[in-house]
Amino acid sequence: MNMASVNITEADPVAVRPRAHVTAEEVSKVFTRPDTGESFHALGPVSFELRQGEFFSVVGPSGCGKSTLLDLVAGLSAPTDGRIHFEGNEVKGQVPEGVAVVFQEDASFPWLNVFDNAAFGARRNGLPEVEIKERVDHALAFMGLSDFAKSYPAQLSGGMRQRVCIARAMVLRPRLMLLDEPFGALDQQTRLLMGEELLKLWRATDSTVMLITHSIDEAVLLSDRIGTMSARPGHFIDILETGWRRDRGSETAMDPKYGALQSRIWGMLRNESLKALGVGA
Ligand SMILES: Nc1ncnc2c1ncn2[C@@H]1O[C@H](COP(=O)(O)OP(=O)(O)OP(=O)(O)O)[C@@H](O)[C@H]1O
Repeated sequence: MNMASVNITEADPVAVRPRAHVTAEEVSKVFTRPDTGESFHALGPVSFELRQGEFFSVVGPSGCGKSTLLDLVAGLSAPTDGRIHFEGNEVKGQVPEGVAVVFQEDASFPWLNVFDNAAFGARRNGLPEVEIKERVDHALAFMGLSDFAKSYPAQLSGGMRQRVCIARAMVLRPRLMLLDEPFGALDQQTRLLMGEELLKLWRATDSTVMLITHSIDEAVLLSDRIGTMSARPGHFIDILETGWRRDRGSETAMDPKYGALQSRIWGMLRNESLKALGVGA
């Protein structure tokens, strides 16, 4: 199939529509280096929206500010300029109720068993123990971990430990899930399977998902929209709609549009990565 004939819809990165779940307006982050006191412009200004219930992935060259952006949306850090809103309320200073974050590094607590790891956030939020048990049992069953409820992280594989972290987020019944390269430390097969689990979870919960990933394949397979960022200080240079059905699976890789989306994103990412490496496109 001729790639040029494949229709890829371009989305407007700045328009704020009524069904926006998260909006970021002209957001930037400047860090002050503690050693030298120098300012370091890490991100933006960047404007975008996350639509209610969509699966949105972010790709971009190394160091462009992807994790910084996710931290800002999560309320883990405050923007230097601009504003972020979640469900109409400005995000500042703390993770809003209804938001869960999953990081790349194994964030399971080695001294807690799988059940207690999954229950951790819900207990901290003061949910009644009966409800916690019901939610944790459901999350562990969903993640295929029911038989390991009494196991400790050291007895699990890396993929299982990451499933525990996703189960912990799931127990919070988040309306927005923010995932920072959650499968980056896993082997390719486990990574693919975890992507499928994440899609199932997204469908089952109706939550909005923002996924930071280094994998173009992962972004194209999983997402409704894919935002490609420029070299640092990052902003979105392109936001694409994949047009996949909600009940998609690995068969999307066979769709002729799959290759077109991959090549388009790689073309942009290559240029930006060369800029980031300082070698020019
Ligand atoms: N707390 C901080 N203080 C100073 N600089 C920081 C801080 N956090 C991040 N940076 C810098 O900001 C830039 C963006 O970092 P960030 O981790 O957001 O990039 P990234 O796109 O997620 O990178 P990667 O793809 O390599 O994980 C980097 O140059 C990083 O060194």
